[in-house]
Amino acid sequence: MSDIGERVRGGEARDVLAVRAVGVSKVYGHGDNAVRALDDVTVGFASGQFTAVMGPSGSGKSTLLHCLAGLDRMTSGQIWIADTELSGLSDRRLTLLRRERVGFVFQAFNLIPTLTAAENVELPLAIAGRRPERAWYDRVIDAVGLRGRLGHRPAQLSGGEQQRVAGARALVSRPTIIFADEPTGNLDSRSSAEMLRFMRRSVDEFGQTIVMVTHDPSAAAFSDRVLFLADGRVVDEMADPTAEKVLDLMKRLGG
Ligand SMILES: Nc1ncnc2c1ncn2[C@@H]1O[C@H](COP(=O)(O)OP(=O)(O)OP(=O)(O)O)[C@@H](O)[C@H]1O
Repeated sequence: MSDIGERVRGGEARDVLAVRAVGVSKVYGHGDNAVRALDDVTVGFASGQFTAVMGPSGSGKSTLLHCLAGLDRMTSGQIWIADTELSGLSDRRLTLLRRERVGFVFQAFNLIPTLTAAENVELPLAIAGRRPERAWYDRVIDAVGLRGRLGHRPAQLSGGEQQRVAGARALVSRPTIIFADEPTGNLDSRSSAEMLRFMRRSVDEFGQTIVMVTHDPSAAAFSDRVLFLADGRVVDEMADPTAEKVLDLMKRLGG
């Protein structure tokens, strides 16, 4: 078992890990058509850390993110978000947990076109019957650099601005963890850099925990740690990545 396996399984892990997965497998389909998208994955995500998940197409990155976030059910294993274990939850409890604890940023920005930027940011809280805490809301809006755009609808915003609205929407409810699935995949390099700086800042200044799937070594370089997946398994990890080191490891892993 790896060090991380021991740490994740150990009791003290609960205090430092925002989210942990132990022995998680996910099989799609049955019989001859079965695909083992995740194969006995044990991994932990420390509070206040920014993790990038990389690996070749089909290696299981999105499946891992969806299982960790409670968007998809694992076939076997256990996942904890803070101290709540997901596999035992009903669909309703899982939905509530996601609403309370998890933020999402997707490649397609997933904003509501008829709502303003401000209304989009406040929507998850409104659904949960909560109001934004004003001082925190102001800090998030300033961090994301959208103060002058709050009354605009998504169609009146650039792709980069729309994604930062999505980032603010994820952050404003102070979730235990934010999952970002290729958040810069639809952005030009300047907007990507702005989004990544915003994510970095939310980790450094607000202590946010973020897990981001990316194919881009220069995006991964904004993280604290990179996990490498292949064939549904975690095959390597790197602390304090640079784009060059990530690219080197990708070449060595044959990704
Ligand atoms: N709903 C599904 N039904 C059947 N097979 C699926 C489903 N979703 C994913 N898979 C399969 O599971 C494996 C892992 O897919 P996943 O999307 O997690 O990979 P990925 O690393 O995110 O890939 P990409 O980089 O191309 O997005 C692949 O073989 C994929 O075809």
